[in-house]
Amino acid sequence: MSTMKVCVLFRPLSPKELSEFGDAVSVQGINSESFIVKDEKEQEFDFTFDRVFYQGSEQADIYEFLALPIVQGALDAINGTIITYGQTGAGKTYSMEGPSIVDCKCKKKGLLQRVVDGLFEAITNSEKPNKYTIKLSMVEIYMEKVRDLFDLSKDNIQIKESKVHGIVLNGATEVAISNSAEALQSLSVRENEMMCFHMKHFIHFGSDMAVHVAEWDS
Ligand SMILES: Nc1ncnc2c1ncn2[C@@H]1O[C@H](COP(=O)(O)OP(=O)(O)OP(=O)(O)O)[C@@H](O)[C@H]1O
Repeated sequence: MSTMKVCVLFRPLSPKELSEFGDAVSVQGINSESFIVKDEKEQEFDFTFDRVFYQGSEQADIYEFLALPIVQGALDAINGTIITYGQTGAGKTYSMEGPSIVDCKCKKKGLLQRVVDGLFEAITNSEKPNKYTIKLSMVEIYMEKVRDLFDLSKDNIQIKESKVHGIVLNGATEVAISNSAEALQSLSVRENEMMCFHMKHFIHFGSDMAVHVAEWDS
């Protein structure tokens, strides 16, 4: 089985897009893995992914398919990463955070909140909850340098590969967190320190149960 899953999400068209291109957007779903796009010359292109999330898909379904296996793997010290990728306005922030990191209605919660909740829930339900600690790092890759958003004096963190821990952010601040609310509050405050406006996002689970949340400019 592949260790990587690639999914695509169609977000709803904005009112502006609907009025400008509504009729010209031609996507025909085949099934939950494939769809056809027709261009302006009526030429058809078909695409296949591990899963296609069509317009109206629930954030919960995306979490369950994409992120839950990674959360469960993290308890067995399996590294995992979730990346959103797309052009500006594609829906990366919404997919990761929903309308807001904190203070967000349950149904619209993004992957970030669900992953943090999922980790704490999985630990609580595990046989030895005391053997785990969750640490949070948050960095931004800006102008090809990695900045530590918990300690802005660290503005050139080196990315290293260790045999034991895999990819590590050498010297990045790690903050121990004890519950979801604390983690999300911390993430939402640190987000204000970011310098770039156009970002892609990833969440990385290290084998030491660190959750690294990083963003970089496109
Ligand atoms: N699944 C969705 N359901 C409803 N609205 C969505 C969805 N995804 C995105 N949107 C809306 O589309 C707009 C653009 O989304 P978003 O800000 O997440 O894009 P982005 O890829 O992060 O853009 P940028 O790279 O410019 O930061 C926002 O108004 C957001 O609320």
